[in-house]
Amino acid sequence: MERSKALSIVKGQLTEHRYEHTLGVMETAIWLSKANGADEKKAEIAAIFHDYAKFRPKEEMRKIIIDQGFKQDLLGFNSELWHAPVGAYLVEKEVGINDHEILDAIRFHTSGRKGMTLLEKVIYVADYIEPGRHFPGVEEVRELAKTNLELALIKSIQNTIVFLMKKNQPVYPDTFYTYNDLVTKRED
Ligand SMILES: Nc1ncnc2c1ncn2[C@@H]1O[C@H](COP(=O)(O)OP(=O)(O)O)[C@@H](O)[C@H]1O
Ligand SMILES: [Fe+2]
Repeated sequence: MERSKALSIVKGQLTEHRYEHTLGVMETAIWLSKANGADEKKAEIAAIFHDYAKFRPKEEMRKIIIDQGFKQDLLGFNSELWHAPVGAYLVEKEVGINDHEILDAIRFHTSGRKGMTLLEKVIYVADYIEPGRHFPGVEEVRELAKTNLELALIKSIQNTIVFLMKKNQPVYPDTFYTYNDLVTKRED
């Protein structure tokens, strides 16, 4: 799909602020793809649609998770996690995108998962560091991403877990599995 068409579709789903964020994720995902040998076109489309379901009503998302048999444990955690798998589902159903690599990059952009693909890593990190993001620790991850996508991903996942824990918030366990998988595979 052409970038302009994809952007016009997603614009109707998002607030102005979230659309600006999406443009930042798109640009960042393209440069991360170039730097790491990922598929630039898939990264562009996954980035454009990653937050497609962000503003869907909670009850609509809950129903999709139940009816489609997605991981039911999601329902016991922050509903902020739901827009990722629901987005993958709706982007296929409503937009007609059926590339599984793109859909998985959308599906896992919030929680991560054990065994993330290169495209999933690109989208996760791009979402974290796009130029519109301003929070403690983001600059360190931006610096890491210039030379090492894997280390940038580990740091962003650590930050997310620590951020939630500092607020005494529950942490969806797949994010721990993602972290353990990434640090176990490393040799240094
Ligand atoms: N493992 C987790 N458990 C609970 N909440 C999480 C987890 N990982 C991320 N979140 C929360 O989900 C929210 C949405 O994350 P994300 O999709 O990455 O960003 P965005 O707000 O740009 O859509 C964030 O508030 C984040 O803190
Ligand atoms: Fe998101």
